[in-house]
Amino acid sequence: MIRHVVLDIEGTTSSLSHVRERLFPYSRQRVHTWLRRPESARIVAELRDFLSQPRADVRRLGHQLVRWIDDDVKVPPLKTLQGLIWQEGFASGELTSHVYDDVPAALRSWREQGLTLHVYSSGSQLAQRLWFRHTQHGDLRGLFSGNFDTVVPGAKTDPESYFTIASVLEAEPGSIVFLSDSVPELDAARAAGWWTVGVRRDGDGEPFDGGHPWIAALGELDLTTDLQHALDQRGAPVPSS
Ligand SMILES: CSCCC(=O)C(=O)COP(=O)(O)O
Ligand SMILES: [Mg+2]
Repeated sequence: MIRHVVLDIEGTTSSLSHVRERLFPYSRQRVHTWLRRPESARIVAELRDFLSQPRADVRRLGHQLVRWIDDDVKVPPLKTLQGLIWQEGFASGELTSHVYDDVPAALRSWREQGLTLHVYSSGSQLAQRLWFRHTQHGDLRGLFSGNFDTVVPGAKTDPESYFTIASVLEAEPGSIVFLSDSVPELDAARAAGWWTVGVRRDGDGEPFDGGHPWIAALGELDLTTDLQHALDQRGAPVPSS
């Protein structure tokens, strides 16, 4: 029986293009200045460590960050820095978030059924909280019981991350369902014994398969009946270890 829902953000609860066309450029324009701020010292150290370049100068690190933003590479120090940069954008009103219209009702209904909701996104936990605070549907943070990112528990494509989340939730892997637009992420969750549902929003390209059931909006998912039935047809998930 499913007791926990874990949700991706970009491409799942929220518009992929809003993230890529508004948030990413906002951080891209500001990374060079931000790296020179005193509060970025720890991120600079993490970047040098990540790149195994202990003496890399800040200008070079800035160029690397811009390349990662352009290629949408989910590197933890970049994601941490983006969260700090976006914090200013949300505070000034220059940035807003986006949550699809079907999402608040679906989340509320799952909560009313007694399920717990968590976010697992490559955006930092700070970025996630800002995101759900500033939606066009109001502040949705109260619907979630917690947040996970690429720092804790780690990469979304690593099954180990999903084992870690299950242990933090003190839940059986088979009691958790993960919703994401990314097949490698869904594969990793399934390898850890979770249920998986792919989300493919209109305009985000052709649906994939990868052996996962797919939906176009969260309202399509009835976690008490439909999903359980659809997933039962697929067979029970098999933990990889
Ligand atoms: C609102 S969090 C910022 C989005 C972001 O930086 C990102 O990389 C989204 O990745 P996701 O794992 O949610 O697809
Ligand atoms: Mg995503």
